Parts: sequence; C-alpha cells; structure tokens
Amino acid sequence: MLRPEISSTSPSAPAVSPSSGETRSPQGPRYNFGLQETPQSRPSVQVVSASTPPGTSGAAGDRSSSSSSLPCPAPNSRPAQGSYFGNKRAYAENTVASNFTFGASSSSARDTNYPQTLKTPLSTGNPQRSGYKSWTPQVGYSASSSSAISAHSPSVIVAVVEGRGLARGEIGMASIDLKNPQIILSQFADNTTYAKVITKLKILSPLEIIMSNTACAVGNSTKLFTLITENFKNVNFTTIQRKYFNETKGLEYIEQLCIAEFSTVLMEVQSKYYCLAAVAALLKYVEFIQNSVYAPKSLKICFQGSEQTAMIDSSSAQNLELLINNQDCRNNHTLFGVLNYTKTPGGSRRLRSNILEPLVDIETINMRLDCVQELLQDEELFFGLQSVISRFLDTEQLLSVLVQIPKQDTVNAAESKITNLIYLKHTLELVDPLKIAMKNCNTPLLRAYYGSLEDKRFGIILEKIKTVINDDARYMKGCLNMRTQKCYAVRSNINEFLDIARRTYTEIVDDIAGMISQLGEKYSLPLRTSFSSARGFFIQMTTDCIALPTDQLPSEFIKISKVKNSYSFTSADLIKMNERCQESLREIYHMTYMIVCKLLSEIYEHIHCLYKLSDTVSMLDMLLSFAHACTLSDYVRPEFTDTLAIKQGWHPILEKISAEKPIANNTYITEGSNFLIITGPNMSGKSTYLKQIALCQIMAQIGSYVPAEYSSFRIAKQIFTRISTDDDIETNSSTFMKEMKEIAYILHNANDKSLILIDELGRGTNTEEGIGICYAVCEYLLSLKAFTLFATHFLELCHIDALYPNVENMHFEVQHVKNTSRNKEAILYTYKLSKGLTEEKNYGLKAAEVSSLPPSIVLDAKEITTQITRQILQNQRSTPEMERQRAVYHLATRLVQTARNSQLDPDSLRIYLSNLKKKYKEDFPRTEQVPEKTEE
Ligand SMILES: Nc1ncnc2c1ncn2[C@@H]1O[C@H](COP(=O)(O)OP(=O)(O)OP(=O)(O)O)[C@@H](O)[C@H]1O
Repeated sequence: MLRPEISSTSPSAPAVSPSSGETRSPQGPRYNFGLQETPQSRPSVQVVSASTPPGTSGAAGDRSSSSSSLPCPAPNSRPAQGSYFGNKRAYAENTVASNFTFGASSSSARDTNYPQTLKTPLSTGNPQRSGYKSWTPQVGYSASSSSAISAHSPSVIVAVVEGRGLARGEIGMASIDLKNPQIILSQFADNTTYAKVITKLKILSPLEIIMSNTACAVGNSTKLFTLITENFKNVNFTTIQRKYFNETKGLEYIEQLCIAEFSTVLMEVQSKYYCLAAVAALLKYVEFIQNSVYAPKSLKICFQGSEQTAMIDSSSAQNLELLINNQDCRNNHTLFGVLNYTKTPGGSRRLRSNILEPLVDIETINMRLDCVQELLQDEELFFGLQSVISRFLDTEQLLSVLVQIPKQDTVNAAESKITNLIYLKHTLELVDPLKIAMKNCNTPLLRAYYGSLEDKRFGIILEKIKTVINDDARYMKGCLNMRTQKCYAVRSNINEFLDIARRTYTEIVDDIAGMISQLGEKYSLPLRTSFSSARGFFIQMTTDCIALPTDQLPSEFIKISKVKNSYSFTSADLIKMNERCQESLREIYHMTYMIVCKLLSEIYEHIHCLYKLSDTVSMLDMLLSFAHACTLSDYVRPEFTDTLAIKQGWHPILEKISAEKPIANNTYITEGSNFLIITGPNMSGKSTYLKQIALCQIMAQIGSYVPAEYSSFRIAKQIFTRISTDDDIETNSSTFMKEMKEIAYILHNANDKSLILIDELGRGTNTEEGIGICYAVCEYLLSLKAFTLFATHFLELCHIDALYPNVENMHFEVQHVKNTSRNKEAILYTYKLSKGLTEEKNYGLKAAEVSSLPPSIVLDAKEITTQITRQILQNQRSTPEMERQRAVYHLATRLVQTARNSQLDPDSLRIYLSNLKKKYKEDFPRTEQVPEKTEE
C-alpha cells in the first residue's frame, strides 16, 4: 500500500506525545503545568510548503492569516513601547481563556482605519485623483535578499512646498523611504521650468507626493503643481492643508526624532523654512497613514544640497538606459544591469541611487576606487566579504520597522515585531563574521567601515536578545519554516502559558499529520501534508503514480484544485484543525509579542548602531559589486584630471548584449578642444559612441572601474543628453517639440562643468531649419567650457570649425565592398572613429538600398534626390559679395553674443572686440565697415 510521504516523529524533533496523560478539549488547548517546554518540541511534521517568496510575504510571513486586531490590555494608557509587559500574567491568563479571534476579519487594522481617516481634516482629498485610496502601505519587513525589483519598488513619500510671493521658485522638499528610516531634506531655488524639482522627484521615484491644498486651488493651480501632476501620472498624489506645512513644527520634529549622530542637521536647516515646512507635513502624514509614530531619536535626518552630486535629468537617464532599457523594460540591459552584482536589497538600492546621482568629490571617488582595487587584488578578502554580505537581509527596512511604534496593536504588528526580532538577531550575528572577513583590509575606507563594526552596542544588543530568544531562532526561507521560528523564538520557561500554548500547537500539527497519514492509508492514496500561507495545512497528491479523475476522489476531500500533475484539497476535519492551529498560534504570537516588546524597550537605546551597520553593508555590497563587474570584463581604474581622455573605451551595455566585444574607440576632449562634431552614415555607431562616453563618465564618478584601456575624466557636475530613442511613438511634430523642449532644458541649465551629448538635433523639421537650429545651438554651447559631443547628419555644420578653434570634427568610417554575387556595393561598418568629417555622400540611400526597401522605390528615390540637389545648388549659387555678407552677419552675431555673455570688464571687452574686428578685417579685406548691429 502507498503510504503518505509524512513522518509524524523525527529523532531531532520529538513530538509531544499524545500519551502524556493530558485531556484535550475540542475547543481549546490543554494544559500540563508539569511539562517543561524545550525548543526542540516543535511540530515534527515534514510538509511541502507552498511558500510565498520571503520578499512577497510581507509583514509576518503569513499575510493571509494575520489580520484581526489584538485585544489590547490597556488601549489608551500605553506609555511606551513594550509597556504591556508589566501586566503580562494577567493579560496572558485573560487571553488564553478567551476570545482571541484570529484571522476572522479579512481586513487589517490599517486597512480598516484607512478610509475613515481619509475623512479627517488632514486630507483635503485630491481634486484630480484618488490614487492613494488604493495604496496598502507595506510596513512589514520583506526578507528578500536577492530581488532587486522588490528592493526598488516605490516606497518613498515626498512632501513638496514652494515659496509664495517673492519667494516663488524657492522649493522645500522632504522625503522618507518607508523601507529606510531616513529623512532627506532639501531646499533650493529653481527656475520656471522646475527642472530641479522634477529631476529630484524622478530620482526619488516616489510612491506618493504630498503638496499643499493651496497649490491646486480650483482654477488656480500653481505651475509647479501642474508640472508635477503631468510628470508623475502614475504616482499617488495627495494634497493636505497648508497649515500642516509648518516650519516651527518641522524643527520640533527634527529635534525630537533625529538620532544624536546626525543632530548637526539642525544647524544646517534651522533657517531653511521650506524644507522644515515640508518635513512637518510629511511626518504628520506618514504617522497618519501608517497608524504609527516614529520613536524619539530614531531617525536619520540629512540635508542634501544639490551641489554634492552630479545632476542627470530623467530623460537623460532614460536615453542612456541607466535603469530601464528603452527596447525592453523587462530585461536588465542597462548600466544598472551591468554593475549590479549586489547581494542585498540595501546594496542594490545604493547602486541605483549612485547611478542616478554620481559623486562629484574626487577624494571620495578615489577612496572608493582604492577599495575596489584592494578587492580585486585580494581574492580572499573579496570572496570572504561576499559570502558574509550575501547573508545579510534588508537592514534598512528592518531598522525602519523597529523604530516605528504602532498606534494600535494588531496581530499583524505582533507578528511583524517577532519576525523582526529574529531578523535583528540574524543580522547582529553576522557582525563578527564580517569583522573577521575584513580584519586584514588596508584601504582607509574599508578600515573605516571595519572600525564602525567595533561598536560595542552590537554585542550588547545581541547579548540581551539571547537572554530571551532561543539560540537557534533564525531567519529561514519558506513561510512555514518562518512560522515555526516565530512560535519557538522565545526561550522556554520565560512564560509558562506560552510553553503550554506551544505544546498545544505542536500537538495540533502532529495530529494534522497523523490524520492525513490515516486518510492516505484508508484510501490507499499517496497523500502528502502541505502548507501555504493562504490555505494553512492542506493535502497534496501527485498524479504521477495514480491517474484518478477529480470526481473519483473520495467525497470527504473538498475544495479540490489541480495544478499540473498535482491535486490539492482539504477536508472538513482538516479545516477545523487548521482553525484550532490558528487559534493556538494567535495565543503564542500574542504572548511572544509581549515578551518581545519588553526586550525591544530594553535594547532600544542601543539600536541606532544599526544605521552604521546598514550603511556599511550597503556600501560594501556595492563596492564588491563593482569589483565583481571588473572580474568579468577588463575594466580600468579611472583618473581624474581636467581632460576627458579614454583610450580604447567601449560601450559596457553593448558588451553585455552582444556575443562579441564591441569595437573600442578613443576620446580626447580638453578645454581647448571641447566641442566634438561627429558625423558618419546611418548605423555607423554615432549614438553608441555618445552613450558610451556618458556611461563611462558615470561609472567613473560612482567609483567603478570603466571599460577602457586607460581613462581620465574631468568631473562633470551635470550630464545632459539629447538622444533620440527608437521607441518614440509620438508623431513627427510632437517629436520635434520634444526635441525642442529637451534642448531648451540643456541651454537653460548647462554650465562650464557639464558634459553634453547631442544626437541628431533638428531631424524633426526640414533641413534648412534643422541646420539653423543646430548652428544656433552649437554657437551657444561654444560660449561655454562644457565638454560637448554633437552627432549630426548635417555636414554643413562641420564648417563651424573654421570659426571656432575649439571645435574638432570626427567621423565614423565605413568601407564599401563589392558583393560579387549580387553585383552590388555593400557597406561594411567599421565602428572606428577618425579625425575629420565624413566623406560619405547619400548614405541614407545606400542604407535604404541594403534594407528591404523595394529596388524600384530606391531607384526613384535616387533620381529625385539628384534633381533636388541640382535645384538647391542652383538656388544657392551666390556671388562672392553675398558670401562676404553672410560671413559678416555671422561675425556680427558672434560679437553681440560675446558682448552679452562676457564676464569681462568694459576695458577688456573693448580690447577683445577690437582684436576680433582686426581679425575680421584680415579675413575679409574688402569689407570696409562692421555692420551697425555690432557697433551697437
Ligand atoms: N563600437 C561598436 N562596436 C560594435 N558594434 C557597434 C558599435 N557601435 C555601434 N554598433 C552597432 O551598430 C548599431 C548602430 O549603431 P548606432 O545606433 O550608434 O548608429 P548611428 O550612427 O547612431 O545610426 P543613426 O545615424 O542611424 O542613428 C548598434 O545598434 C550596434 O549594434
């Protein structure tokens, strides 16, 4: 006879025997005060757990079963975290005998409160959307240690406020990540396009944006409000009353909540009224929706001016495929994908934010590079560190949950606290292995991180935890495993009621296993006990060895479902036993929660050392990831000088995508030659080259090695790109408008320290206008010392090098080869960059020829092109005098522009102008007079 795959006893985990002489009431637990609970007396049943991935299981692993409110012993008199403990015995007695209905309600306390609280005066509702109603805040800790996606799912709430009257344009922002207890404040002046706010918001990638209700008064919304709502269509948007944007309250919040290590932030922000106002509204709102308050002195609060990092606007980030691939948003063919070998959610979040906001401080970058170098040279250090780091969970999120005090005690909150204490223990136990792995490191940054691990508080917390929590309680994958860990987390003999409840639980689980085993024997079926967070215990049977239609299964099997070759079902008895199991669990969680709360209140004063730990872990993880990327490809350590010089650099994403290594190219840009015009036929590699330079620049500025044989960079304070993306589905006219908006943004914001990449500007309009626009833009950018790369098909532009010595023409070579079989000429792309402008003519037609365009069409196109070219030449044929006039006009325009832009004093300006005039007379000896416009 086939037996169920289940063992009701196991040597390592002896089940509490039903023969222990206790009588069991069908309704409730039985008690045996003489028995001592040991950590080993856990349910011995071996089940196939249909586990949800830890990252998705939310607060307490079994989200489905944890929703009703815990009965609260003194709901209104809770002075501080864990203060129920004094009342432990009375409460325990109360609850064991009682009414602890677990899982009866389908909505969590938070869910239940949410709609009600929306009606309070805090929220004025949103005239346009009601997105926030659908948001279920995730306070619980996600244990996913590898999923970068869950690590980056939006969890940031941002409050934005703008000054009024004369202060319009002064922006205050405050943001908090629900997975990371850190508030970032910023205040800055923005221009009328609000480019900085939009960029900052895009980098934060918020879950929700909060603004004052006065910003969207009916029929009179501010421009900032309109722009934000237009740009963040998929983000929940909430307006709250202006009175909550209160700078005095903001300062009070910071004084109350900021941990001592970061309290200098107070000095930085005390006169920055707008960011103070924003933080007041933000914290009020977060406490309100989270139904919890942050514990005093628990938050890391930082002020972040915009000058500490390089600015990359959101469309540039998209063009460069920093985080999202333009062709396929699901794959990771992005810079993030190239560099992401992180092992923890914190490391991956840190990498993401660094890519979007690279550093500008050379010293810090070099310190990071030193670390990467050491990791590359010392294999033992690299592998030792990587193996410890990969065992860390999401420390930031753990901290975030630990520093929040729920306003209401729910089963969710209880379960979550127990889980988090187990995670805390797991995390602290990794500090010593991390120290051992780092003990021989040399570079200052690694030594500094090693030093931060010497903090005595890690040991103090761990010791305290170990007095209450079992040594073998640890984080485990699988919801049933984690449930067992939670049940048996607290040592035995701390609370006798708890010990009894756990024995009861063990017996119920063993009974379930026994019952399923008996059913298997009864029907001669290969039944297995399985568990899922949604169903609890259920029965599974594979159809491999037995082919049985659903209707021939015994009638006592109910709720039958079939997935692939496996039946899942339950029985009425099993449902009842599951209920009893849940009931007993609820008691266990509740008593454990009280013990955990007391413990947390004792260790709370030391918990801030976790900020250091999470910082250390995420930084080490990112640096290891950089080193890992280097081991897979021959990257080189970058230098920082005044020159952008890359020897044989290649595109890192293209390398990842293609089977062969991309063709490498050189780049050389200095202040004296800071404007590169790049030409070449279609498909010759222009856009790829532009992107490659920006990607290398970003990699260098975050402290990574770069894909080249040698590289030197000038720090870029901003990186701007205008690169058309292939997935543009807009119409031609709107493509043009998009182009114009992007270029206007660059012209408004670029300065001498920018890196600017412009690809095919003016292609959305006719040739003459396109050239005109390109010319004007080039002339403007030439007045800056920015490093600019300008790729174009307008060969007319290349002649600008005659007027500006800092312009350099480069082109991509192609070769023409005879295809003997077809008797046609084919183009061979070399992807090699050379000096000068391209000599290729009609390459559009050649590209069309090799494409699948019908030959007759190509032939027609060729004829029409010849005719049009002839006509244009006739029209353009001009006299030498006309050419001189044109040159005069250009020179005049330049003079006026120089005069306007010049920072020179009047005397120097006069000398400069007279020199130019002299040069002009030499160049055009027959022209007598400088036009009136210039004199002016
Ligand atoms: N350095 C390189 N090594 C290998 N392949 C390359 C290189 N540069 C470009 N390619 C390949 O050539 C294709 C076309 O390159 P790219 O889009 O940069 O050309 P382009 O000159 O900008 O074309 P267009 O003018 O039509 O926009 C790329 O998708 C890539 O597959």
